[in-house]
This record gives sequence, structure tokens and C-alpha cells, in this order.
Amino acid sequence: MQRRLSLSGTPKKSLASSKRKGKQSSIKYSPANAKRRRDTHVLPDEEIETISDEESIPVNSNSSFLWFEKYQPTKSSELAVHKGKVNAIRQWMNESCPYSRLLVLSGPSGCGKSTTVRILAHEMGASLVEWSNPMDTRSQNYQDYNTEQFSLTEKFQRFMSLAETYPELELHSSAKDLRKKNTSESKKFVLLDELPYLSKQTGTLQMFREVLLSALQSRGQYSIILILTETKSINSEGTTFQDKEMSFGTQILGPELLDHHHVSVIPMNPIATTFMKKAIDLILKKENIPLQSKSSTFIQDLVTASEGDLRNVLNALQFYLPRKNKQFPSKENNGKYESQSSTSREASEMLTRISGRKDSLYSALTTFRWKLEDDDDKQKEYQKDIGLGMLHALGKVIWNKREGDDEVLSSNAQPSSNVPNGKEEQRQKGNLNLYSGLFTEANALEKRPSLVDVKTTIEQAGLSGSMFRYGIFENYIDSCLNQMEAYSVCDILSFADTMAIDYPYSYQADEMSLWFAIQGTLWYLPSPVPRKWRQIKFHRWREDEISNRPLDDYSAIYGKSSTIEYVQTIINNENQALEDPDDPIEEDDPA
Ligand SMILES: Nc1ncnc2c1ncn2[C@@H]1O[C@H](COP(=O)(O)OP(=O)(O)OP(=O)(O)O)[C@@H](O)[C@H]1O
Repeated sequence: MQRRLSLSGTPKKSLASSKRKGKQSSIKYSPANAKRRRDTHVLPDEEIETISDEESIPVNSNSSFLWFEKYQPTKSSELAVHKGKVNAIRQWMNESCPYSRLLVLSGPSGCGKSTTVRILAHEMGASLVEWSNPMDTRSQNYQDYNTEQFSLTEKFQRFMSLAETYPELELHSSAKDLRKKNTSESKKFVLLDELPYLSKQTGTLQMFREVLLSALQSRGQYSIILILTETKSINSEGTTFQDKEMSFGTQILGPELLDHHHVSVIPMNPIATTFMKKAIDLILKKENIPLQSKSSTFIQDLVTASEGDLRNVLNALQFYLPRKNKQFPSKENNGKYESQSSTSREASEMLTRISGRKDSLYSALTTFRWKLEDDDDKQKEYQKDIGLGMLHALGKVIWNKREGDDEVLSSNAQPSSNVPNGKEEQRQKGNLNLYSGLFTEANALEKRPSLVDVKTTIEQAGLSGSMFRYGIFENYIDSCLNQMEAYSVCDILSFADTMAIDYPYSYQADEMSLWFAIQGTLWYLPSPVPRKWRQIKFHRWREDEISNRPLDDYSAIYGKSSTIEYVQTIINNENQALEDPDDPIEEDDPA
């Protein structure tokens, strides 16, 4: 994953970002989250500011909210973050320009970086202008995106240059009133909680650094807060390790920015155990869930497994405490927790609620068929072949053959007769290559039903959900035509990752998460999927055409030079290049 996406962050346990996190923002994905180890130093619990026990926290009654959203703190006294860190951030935010212009907050996922900044800004009556990758509008403006004149990085550049004149985001209803009292002293912060895709190869990383450097040198009266989420990388042996460079931002910022006298770095720690437990106790109280003797062991186990990620632990708890029963699971002899019988149904309902909300990033997914196991009590056994079955299933997903793909491809393989006049004209002008013409037309037929049957695919996969999700993550990029699709699929995978509970293992949550990952991937992949061989087949790239849009996006993902090299390799072996790969869907057909 690092290979392609690391510079912009991690797929968050994004639902976590969905949080908008679900958002989670920069591409954050941690299939091995359960095995993460934290190398960060944990401060003693007694130094932690106490969570307020006040009953005044406004609770959002909307049942579609996840607990980490529903019970988000509204004031700094409620933050489950080390007091020293909160004070350090507050002090930095209170400093006057130009002495502090860029604050880098680094730390593991779910340790409260973004929440702390938002709350402190609110308490100060400061404006917070937040950059958000334009993919958020994907459902509404999907087609527009492909004809956009500006790339994501160009948009970021424009955002930063206009930041001073942007109105603030409406964070809280009371924010405006607070500022009215304090207009002359109100401060402005630009919050970079997600970043556009950054790559050394395409120069976007350098551009990003230059934008920040020029912001530091400008006379603007705003300061920038950059949030970097530490990720775990997976090495060739499949074990995870902490990306130390990420902790200090060196990979993204480079020495010039890090050594800049206007730049401060505050590393954040995972949330301490004691404080997590207090936050959990408070939420259970608000949910009227009685604490039982076995609950403390259960909560202790969840907290230990979460490695300081409060969002993670709240999700796990919510999954494991069905609303009706509100009973804590009991521990079996083998050390695993017995799943609640209705967990699967709860998980399904939760996902349906999330995607059903009008403002949800995932509203497009409401059209999906949700699988509800009628017989939840049945614990299926995984005794499947780990090998060809998995590859076959994976191939089907990243291929994503939809109804009508064959017709679209064969009509476009013919010379121009089947192509509308306007398109042919554009093609001749060289503004659109054959494939992009095909892609635009395909958009008109967008979301033709996929021929991939999710249930069969999961059965064929024969692996745990996390392995299969990781398989999709490693391979989906070849199926994308632009960065928006890449971000969207990655975001969905992050979302699905959050749905799966790291510990204790839940078969139902695992399957639901895989179901969601596959459905989301199938939804966001283009139609037809432009695997590399197809691009070669339908359009022989010339070097000078690679800069044409929408190939810019493709090149941004792969890097121009590697694309050219790849094309050259294929062209040198043309027969192989033009040979259609096996069609996994047809292979499924017993006839
Ligand atoms: N007492 C609390 N203190 C801090 N966060 C809390 C608390 N209770 C619930 N939360 C929730 O925990 C989550 C913490 O996530 P947050 O986005 O702030 O972390 P982060 O470090 O920025 O993570 P990431 O880098 O993955 O975005 C938020 O969704 C917040 O609403």
C-alpha cells in the first residue's frame, strides 16, 4: 500500500474517517490493524486530564450515528487526550503570527488529533478552514470530475492561495456568536487533515512542499495545522512495522520545512488506557447499558487490543453490544469471545443506516443489496481452499464486469462508425483518446449492474475478510482511470476495514466488512474497467499523448516514466498484449 499511497497518509480506519472519518482522510488503510504495535511513548495516566462527568454533553439522538460521532467531546475538558498535549496545542494556537505558522500534529489513528484542534479552535472563537479532497462530491459530480480542468493537486494549490479569503466552515452553531464577541482578536487556522495524493515521481510532493513554504513566507494572518496519521507498513514477510519517518513528518515535509523556524511538531501518543475506560464508562452510562462483573474484563481486552485508538474501541463496543440485549459477551475457554446472536443483523443495520443518511458519503451504496443472514446463530466454518479460489474471486472483483461491457467494448473497437459525431471530432483533435471517449460514454451508462455475485465471490474467496480486503487493496489500482476512483475505492476499503473488529474476532463482522468492501469496490470502479491490457489494445499510447487528460490522473497514479516503460514493454510483445485474459465471469458459467 505504501508503494502507491503512503505519501498522502494512510487509509484510516476510515470510517473511521468517515468520521468524516469515514473520511478518513488521506488514504488510510490498515488491514493489519489488529497486529499493530505502538512504539510511541505513553505518558503516565495520572498526568491525563480528567474527562468531565457532566451530563451536559449534547447527545445526537439520530440512531444512525456511530458512538464515536454521537459522543464526540464538545469541550477540551472532555478530551481523552493528555493534558500536556492539549496545553501544548492550545499554547501554539494562542501564539501570534508570524512566530508560529505551521503546526504538524503526528500520531496514531484515533488518538484525538483532529478532535483536539477542532475543539480548541471553537473555544478560542477562531476560524477553521479545512481542506477536504474533492472526492467528497463524487456521488453528485462524478461525471464532472472527469472533465475537470484542475487536478487534485492544482485544486489544493488554489485552496491554499485563497485560504485567507475563504469563509470558515460551520463547525458549531455557536461558533459564529462566539466570534462576534471577539471579532478583532479572532484567529484563523487552515486545517489540513487530509492531503491530496502526493508523489515524488509526478512532482506533486514537491509542489505540496513549495505551497507550504510560500504560505510560511506570506504575510497572511493565518496559521496552518497539518495532521499526519502514523501508518503501519507491511514488509515482505507480512509483518507490520512502524513507519518512523511518518511520525516526524520527514517523508512528507522534507528537511527544509522541518527545520524551518516557523514550523513546530507535536507528536501525539495513543490514548492512555485509564482515559479510554473513563470515556467508555461515560458512554455506557448514557446508553443505559448496565455494567456487569464480566464487563470490565471485556472492556479491558478491547482497550488493550485497540492500541490507543478510541474510535476503534468505540466501534468494537458498539458492534458487540446489540441494542436490544445490551449484554456483554462472555469469554469462552479458547480465549475468544462468543458473538452475540444478533451481531450480524446489527452490523447490517448499522451499515444500512450509515449509507442511508442523506449527507452520507456512502449514500450511493444504498442501492446495494444487503445480505442479512437469517440464521445468525449458524457459525459457518471456513474450510476453503486458500489459493486459486481466492485469486479467481479477486480477479472477478477487480475486473468488475458489468452488463453490457462486451457490447461497449466491441462497439468501440470498431472504427468510428459507432461513435457519435461529437466524440469522433474530439478524438481527432486529440483531446480525447479512444479509451477516454469510451470511458465518457460508459459514464452515461454508469452503474450498469455488475455481473459479479458478491455471495459467490465471498464463498470462493476462502479466506478471512481481512486477507481478501488486502488483496483488493493491492490490486484495485490497475482498474482505476483517475485519482478520484482510486481515492473512492481506497476510502471504501478503509471504511470496510473499520467495520471489521480487530478483536475479539467476529465472523459476522468480518463477512459484513468484506461484503461492504466488495460492493463498494464494484460500485466505484469504472465501467468497463480499463485494465492495462485494454488500454493498450484500444489505444496505442504515444509518448506525447500521455500528458493528455484524463491520462494525467493515470500517470499521477503510476508515474509517467513507468507508464511509458510499461507501454514499451507491451508493444515489444504485441501478441501477448492483445491477447484477452481469461474472463473470470465466463469461467464461472458451467456451460
Ligand atoms: N473523550 C474523547 N476524546 C477524544 N475523542 C473522542 C472522545 N470521545 C469520543 N471521541 C471520538 O474519538 C475520535 C477520535 O478521532 P480523531 O479523528 O480526533 O483522531 P485522530 O488522531 O485525528 O485520528 P486520525 O488521524 O485517524 O484522523 C473522534 O471521532 C471523537 O469524536
